[in-house]
Amino acid sequence: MSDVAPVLRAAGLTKTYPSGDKTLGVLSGVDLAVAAGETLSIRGESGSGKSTLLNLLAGLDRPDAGELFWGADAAHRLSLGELTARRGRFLGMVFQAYYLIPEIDASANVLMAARLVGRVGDAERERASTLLRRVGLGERGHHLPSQLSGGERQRVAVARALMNRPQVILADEPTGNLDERTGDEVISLLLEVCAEERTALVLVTHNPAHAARAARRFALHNGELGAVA
Ligand SMILES: Nc1ncnc2c1ncn2[C@@H]1O[C@H](COP(=O)(O)OP(=O)(O)OP(=O)(O)O)[C@@H](O)[C@H]1O
Repeated sequence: MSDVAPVLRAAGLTKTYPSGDKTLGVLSGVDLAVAAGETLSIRGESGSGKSTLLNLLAGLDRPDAGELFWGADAAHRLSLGELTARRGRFLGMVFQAYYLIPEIDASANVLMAARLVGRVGDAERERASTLLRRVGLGERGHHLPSQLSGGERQRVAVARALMNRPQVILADEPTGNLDERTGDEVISLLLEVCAEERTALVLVTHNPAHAARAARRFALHNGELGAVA
């Protein structure tokens, strides 16, 4: 971590789920601070709580206890409605399953991020086409997701995640549906564009080689997040 104030900070995040008449402890006091433009990876066995942690950081779910700061904002004090209103500008997300809207083309999918937070004008259209060119899909903006390969769909999702110039991108197994070479290319692209845009990246991955490419590396084990070499 640098001296710069973190763009994303979590302290003591704790999460349990009800499991029959018992309680399943998933996260037991996770601390994390991400600086502007920093890249960070999180590994962990299946079921260790990686997606749970990412969902808490994204404000998609609530911790049982702990604090979450989006920049200087105490996100843990915001309602789910307020979190939704702010999320679209503060962070971008990339998921294993792409989650593109099938009925609209690649360009409209990227622009959807802007549409959700405000009006779409020339500046937004220009940004979307610049991003599509940047991810290597300058000629594919009018193609529907079904007309794109998995790797191309994930590139659209990367462009969409960056559309509103977020402070942070949270990526949950972004290569999980891709073959090895395509996955490597998507990770390279993600790292490059985040560096260019000075967007921090939190990458959850099973892939040790991908995890190793982040500047700081962590693993979740027994509900705790620890630094790894
Ligand atoms: N809504 C829920 N209700 C009850 N249990 C849940 C819920 N969501 C997740 N869990 C449980 O919490 C634990 C952590 O799940 P999570 O999806 O965060 O793990 P993960 O590390 O992302 O796993 P994977 O690598 O397989 O995606 C698992 O045991 C899971 O079954």
